[in-house]
Amino acid sequence: MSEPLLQAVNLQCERDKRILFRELSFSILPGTVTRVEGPNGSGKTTLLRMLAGLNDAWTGELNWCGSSIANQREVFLRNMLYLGHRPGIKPLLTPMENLRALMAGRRPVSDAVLRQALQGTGLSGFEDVPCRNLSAGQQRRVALARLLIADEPLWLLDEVFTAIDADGVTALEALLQQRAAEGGAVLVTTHHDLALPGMQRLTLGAGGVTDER
Ligand SMILES: Nc1ncnc2c1ncn2[C@@H]1O[C@H](COP(=O)(O)OP(=O)(O)OP(=O)(O)O)[C@@H](O)[C@H]1O
Repeated sequence: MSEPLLQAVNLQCERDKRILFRELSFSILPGTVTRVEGPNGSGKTTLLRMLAGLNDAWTGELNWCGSSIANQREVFLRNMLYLGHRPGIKPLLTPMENLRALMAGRRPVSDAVLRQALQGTGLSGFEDVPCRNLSAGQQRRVALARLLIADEPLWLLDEVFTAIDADGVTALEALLQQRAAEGGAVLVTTHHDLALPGMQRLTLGAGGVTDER
């Protein structure tokens, strides 16, 4: 059995004196898609932000490839891609400029590859239009184009199906499965009815956490 990419041990998170979850432990293996689920306010976004290093209000242990993330933050950040529940793109910039900015500090990518990624998310002809002139779904697709050029083994995706049409949902589901087949790992939150073959579920709830694997 392969070693977990990410391991969480006894995570606890409190917000406004309310415990969102406690004693949350799970392992994320390569080649898996895990849906983080639970009702509104159960802490799905909070958990993903914690894993992405964007929230420090928690206790417990997080390990990357068997060693504490605290001792190898840069390594972890290089190997993880986080897409938040907002598209996170700049409205005054074009899709090309946004995608270039999203790749900044990662690895050099040619404009041809960026254009191909945008075309791959259905944005042919919109590559050089300011994003403020795009629809909500098109703006989301700009952020999703980042996935088409991602080489990070761990993807943390928060509500990325929002505003995406049926064809886009099918394409995104296929992309997640392909990523897992290539040995990557995906944690995804969604209110969309996602049920991929072999998908794991990590369920947060008012009464605590149920790991259904
Ligand atoms: N910035 C914040 N400051 C204080 N508390 C917050 C903040 N953001 C969220 N919370 C609290 O944390 C709880 C969990 O929020 P979170 O966004 O993680 O839930 P969620 O499961 O992703 O919900 P949803 O399904 O509605 O997206 C909320 O009930 C809210 O009260």
